[in-house]
Parts: sequence; C-alpha cells; structure tokens
Amino acid sequence: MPRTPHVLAIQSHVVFGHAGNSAAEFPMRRVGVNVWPLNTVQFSNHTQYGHWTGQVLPPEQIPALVDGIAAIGELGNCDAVLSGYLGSAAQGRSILEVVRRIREVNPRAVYLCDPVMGHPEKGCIVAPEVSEFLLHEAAAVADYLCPNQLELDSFCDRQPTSLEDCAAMARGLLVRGPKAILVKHLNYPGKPADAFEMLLVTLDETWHLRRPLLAFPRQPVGVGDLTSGLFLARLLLGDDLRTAFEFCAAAVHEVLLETQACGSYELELVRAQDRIAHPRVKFEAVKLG
Ligand SMILES: Nc1ncnc2c1ncn2[C@@H]1O[C@H](COP(=O)(O)OP(=O)(O)O)[C@@H](O)[C@H]1O
Ligand SMILES: Cc1ncc(COP(=O)(O)O)c(C=O)c1O
Ligand SMILES: [Mg+2]
Repeated sequence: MPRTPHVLAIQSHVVFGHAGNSAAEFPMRRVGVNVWPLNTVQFSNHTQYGHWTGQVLPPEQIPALVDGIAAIGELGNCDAVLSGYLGSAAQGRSILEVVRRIREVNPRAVYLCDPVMGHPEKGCIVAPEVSEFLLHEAAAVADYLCPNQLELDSFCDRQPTSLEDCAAMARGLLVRGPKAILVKHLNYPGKPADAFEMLLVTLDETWHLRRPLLAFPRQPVGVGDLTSGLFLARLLLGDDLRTAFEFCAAAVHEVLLETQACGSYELELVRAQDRIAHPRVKFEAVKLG
C-alpha cells in the first residue's frame, strides 16, 4: 500500500469560513494527504470582512511546536512544508529554519512557498520586509513558488506586457532556486476578459491553462490557498507537474462552481468534496514556446 504523504502546513486559521489552512486543510485531506496544520494566526473570520477577532501565534511557538514533533520522533515523517501568509519576516525565517531541520531528517522533503503579499485594493498589504524576505530568502529555499500576478509583479518590480512576458518573468525567478513556478492567476494586456488563466514554468517547459471566469457579487477568498494546497497534495501523491497543475485547476473550478450555485461568499468546500476528489471538468495545459 502506498504511504500517505504528510504535509506541515504553516499558515493562518479562521474559525468561521475558509482562508489559509481553513481553505487548504480539508481539501488536501480529501484527496489523500495527511495535513499537520500549524496555524500562524487564529482569527474569527478572514480579514476581507473588515472586522475580526483573534490572535497571532507568538513567533517562538513555530520552533517550539516543531521541537515537540521532533521529540516524539515524527519529524522525519514530514514529506513537505507548505507556507502561506506571514505576519513578519522573522516568522518567515523561523519557517526556513523548520524546513532546514526537516530536510536534515528527511532529505527528500520539499517546500512549497505561497508568497502571499495581499491585495492592496482589498486593503490587505504586507510589509516591505516580508516581500524582501520572500524574494531574497524564501525563494532560495523553496522547491515550488506559487505567486499570483500581483506577487509576480512585485518580485520583478514591473508589470508584464504580454503572456510571453509573464512566462519570462516567472522563468526569471527559477534562477533563485525553485524547480517550478506556478502563477496561480494571470493578468496581462490582451488577456481574454472571459478567461481565468494560470502558468506553470520549469527550466525546460512552460504550460498555460485557461478556465472560464465565473461572476461573483464578491470575490471569494481562499482560492489561492486552496490552489497551492491541492497542487502540492497531488505532487506528493505522485503526479508529474503538468498533471498536478491540471488537477488543481479543475478541482478549484469545481469548488467555485459549487460556491456560485449556492450563492455563497465562503467557498463551499464541504459540499464540493466529491468534486474536489474527482473533478468532472478537465482543462488541458497547453505548452508555450
Ligand atoms: N474561475 C474563476 N472565476 C472567477 N473568479 C475566480 C476564478 N478563479 C479564481 N477566482 C478569483 O480570482 C482571485 C484569485 O486570485 P489569486 O490571486 O489567484 O488568489 P488569492 O487572491 O486567492 O490568493 C480570487 O479573488 C478568486 O476568488
Ligand atoms: C486570515 C487570512 N488568511 C489568508 C488569506 C488569503 O486568502 P487568499 O487565498 O484569498 O489570498 C486571507 C485573505 O483575506 C485572510 O484573511
Ligand atoms: Mg493568496
């Protein structure tokens, strides 16, 4: 029987609704991956509501919790680290230290960094020190980097002129160390208005994928966290990069269809669970260049 992969997932938790680990944990488990959630914050709800209560995990708790897992002899069973929203560069550095410790006991362990920088127009901005940390420190350690367009622009300090330029910008990040860049959400001059597009870039290949853009009264939150979690889960279950890319696009689209049909603001992860595990839609990635 194949072993169930284990992922240490270090990101936010919301009591109500879905963002961060609360968007990624259940879907990753539903497709067959064991998740160890390490919650960097516990908030009542995601911050797009404008009001929330709760607490940030004191930074020293990240190594302390990992010490506890090491002490019971389980750290070597960790196959991957996933990180999302960071409260500070110091929190980010403690995550890189955790990755280093895990690779010491399991050299095959991988690290997927979702370089969450927030949406300025949504009133969610990450401190410049966090962006600097992601570009100069985290990218060098990560196996997979999953920016959206805003995050890619911030890394490259410019906006793309075309789809090919988006690919060139992502390819430029590969020299910093990652094996692959997943651009979870593309925006460039000339993009068809009715499409939601993504890119997967490796040293040898560039894959482009298009799915229908759905209309929502308010944009759902947690889609990025769901995307990177499912991409990593499928890689750990043995998919090649292209297959994991196509799978996460299809599964996320299924969740959005369910969410739209229910008229919900929060992602309908529970109702969509069978569609996550076995997407009925299929989007084919097309090779560029
Ligand atoms: N097919 C789709 N139709 C409409 N909106 C979508 C679709 N897929 C994703 N979205 C929305 O697009 C945005 C995705 O943004 P992205 O930058 O990838 O991730 P996030 O902001 O969730 O980290 C989110 O606001 C999400 O709700
Ligand atoms: C607590 C929390 N975590 C994570 C996120 C990121 O969500 P998304 O995947 O939409 O970027 C948000 C967005 O508002 C949030 O409030
Ligand atoms: Mg995001």
